[in-house]
Amino acid sequence: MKISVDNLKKSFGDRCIWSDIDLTFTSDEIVTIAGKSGQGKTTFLRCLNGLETYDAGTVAFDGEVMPVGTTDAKKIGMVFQGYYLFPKMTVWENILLAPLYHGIDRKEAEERAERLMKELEIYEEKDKYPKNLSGGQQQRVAIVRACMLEPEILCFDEPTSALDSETIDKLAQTMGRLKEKGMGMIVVTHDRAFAERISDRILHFEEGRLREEIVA
Ligand SMILES: Nc1ncnc2c1ncn2[C@@H]1O[C@H](COP(=O)(O)OP(=O)(O)OP(=O)(O)O)[C@@H](O)[C@H]1O
Repeated sequence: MKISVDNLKKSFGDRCIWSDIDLTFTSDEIVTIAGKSGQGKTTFLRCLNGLETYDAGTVAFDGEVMPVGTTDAKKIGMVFQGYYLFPKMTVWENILLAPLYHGIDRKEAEERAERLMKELEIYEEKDKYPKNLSGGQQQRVAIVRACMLEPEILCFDEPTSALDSETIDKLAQTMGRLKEKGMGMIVVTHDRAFAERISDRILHFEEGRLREEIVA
């Protein structure tokens, strides 16, 4: 799977956030995006996921140009910085909501949920409510939930910001396993050490442009 971004431009009102963004992402790599606060990194992920409109340019999934503000949940997914778990649903209900909504057979969805939750060591928490989980556990639930539709590329917004170093280590291992299974990732992060550890490529937003650095 390939995401091609061509000449993308985004403004809020009169203010141009970034422009002339040209690049591709593939499902066999982990790409991190760095850059100072307010450079438009989150906005960029939201544009790729159909959650935000843009002013010019195109986003294509495997050559198919996506209408602005739309997405394909089988191709791309997102783990949000605040996780956004539904507070009145158990972990299990949070995880099954999207696949059932998308018409996946319940038995198949439950099997997939169990497998992913065991892999991320969160299965024992399945009947708890999000507020009774630690930050790292909530994040793993959010990752499982985002993986349930098996997107080919998963985006993460600041995944390490609320985690201690041991949990960051586990997250890096999880990402490595997801990559081995053929999932690509686009990761916005301020954490340079984490970026260097997980990335095939590092991109920087700087003054409205996105430039690339090659990881040795
Ligand atoms: N809905 C919106 N309406 C108006 N301005 C917005 C909106 N969303 C974001 N912005 C502005 O766009 C700019 C980029 O925001 P964004 O959150 O994408 O940056 P970021 O690089 O992810 O920042 P951070 O690292 O602090 O999370 C900021 O100046 C922000 O205030």
